Amino acid sequence: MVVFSKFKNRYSDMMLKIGIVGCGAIASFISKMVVKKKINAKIVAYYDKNIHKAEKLSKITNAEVCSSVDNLVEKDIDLVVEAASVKAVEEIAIKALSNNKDILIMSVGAFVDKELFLKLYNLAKEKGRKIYLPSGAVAGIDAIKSLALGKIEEVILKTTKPVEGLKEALENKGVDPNKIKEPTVVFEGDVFDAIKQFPSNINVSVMLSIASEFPAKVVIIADPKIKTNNHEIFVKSSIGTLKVLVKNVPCEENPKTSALAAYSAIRIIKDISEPIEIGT
Ligand SMILES: NC(=O)C1=CN([C@@H]2O[C@H](COP(=O)(O)OP(=O)(O)OC[C@H]3O[C@@H](n4cnc5c(N)ncnc54)[C@H](O)[C@@H]3O)[C@@H](O)[C@H]2O)C=CC1
Ligand SMILES: O=C([O-])CC(=O)C(=O)O
Repeated sequence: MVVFSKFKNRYSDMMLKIGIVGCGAIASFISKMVVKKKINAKIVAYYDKNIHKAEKLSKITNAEVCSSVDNLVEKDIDLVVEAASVKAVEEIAIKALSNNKDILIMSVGAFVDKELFLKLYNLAKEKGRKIYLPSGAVAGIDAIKSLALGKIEEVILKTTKPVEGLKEALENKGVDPNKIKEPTVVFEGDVFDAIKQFPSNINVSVMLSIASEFPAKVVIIADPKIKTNNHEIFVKSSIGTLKVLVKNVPCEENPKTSALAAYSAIRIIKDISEPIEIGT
């Protein structure tokens, strides 16, 4: 709504300084939105274990390329964005929070480890910093958080992705993706095994479990015919039931990742720097 966006812009005067760790598909989306001035933020620094990826984004935003996570968290930054991998979360988050930075975590799958969750929770509390977990590639997190205030009885996630997006994880499981000629269930189990076997594909299952405070049942289907990453969510609770389906366009740079995931990070960054919060 034009009138409303004008109203909001009058108040959005806080320029958020960002450092990004992991310069792949999501970082690339964020960088382009910053350059287009769609969000009131400035990217100050990048770090990627592959320096060429950081250099590529630095050409777009002129941000500094750092030599390590330590180097990045020492910069004048308000928010560190983790867009690297589940394995990388612990180091990045601890260093960011210890250096008094807020952190936005994309690889939410790391929080399947309860000890890590508590460690970061306590560190953020001690330092007076925030950990932001975007809804990522799914919808309905707002309502699910509210449903969790009642009694949750069941949480199910059915994810269907093109075979291409699941290729790496399938190969790691010893499954030949080229042999999949029709929709095939490639995983059925709990959230803990799901993220272990598909660490770059099913962060959303951990997000759902955190939001609902209930371990999700997960089904993953590889479909050679579809073009979108589909996530169907079912939550049953004493407050009501919820069914949500999203059909996401995958990122060109990384077909495992849905564009919605990147936009959800961008949306959080935008919300942080504005005085009004919309939704739950
Ligand atoms: N929460 C959600 O809904 C979603 C989460 N994700 C997760 O977000 C993360 C980023 O996604 P994309 O940008 O699509 O990945 P990507 O694979 O396109 O880029 C990741 C980048 O991080 C770098 N990297 C990996 N480990 C690193 C480390 N330890 N230190 C520094 N750099 C490191 C890689 O070199 C690569 O350039 C992934 O973990 C992905 O699984 C992706 C989609 C949805
Ligand atoms: O982007 C998606 O559709 C979901 C995804 O990769 C993840 O949750 O890790």
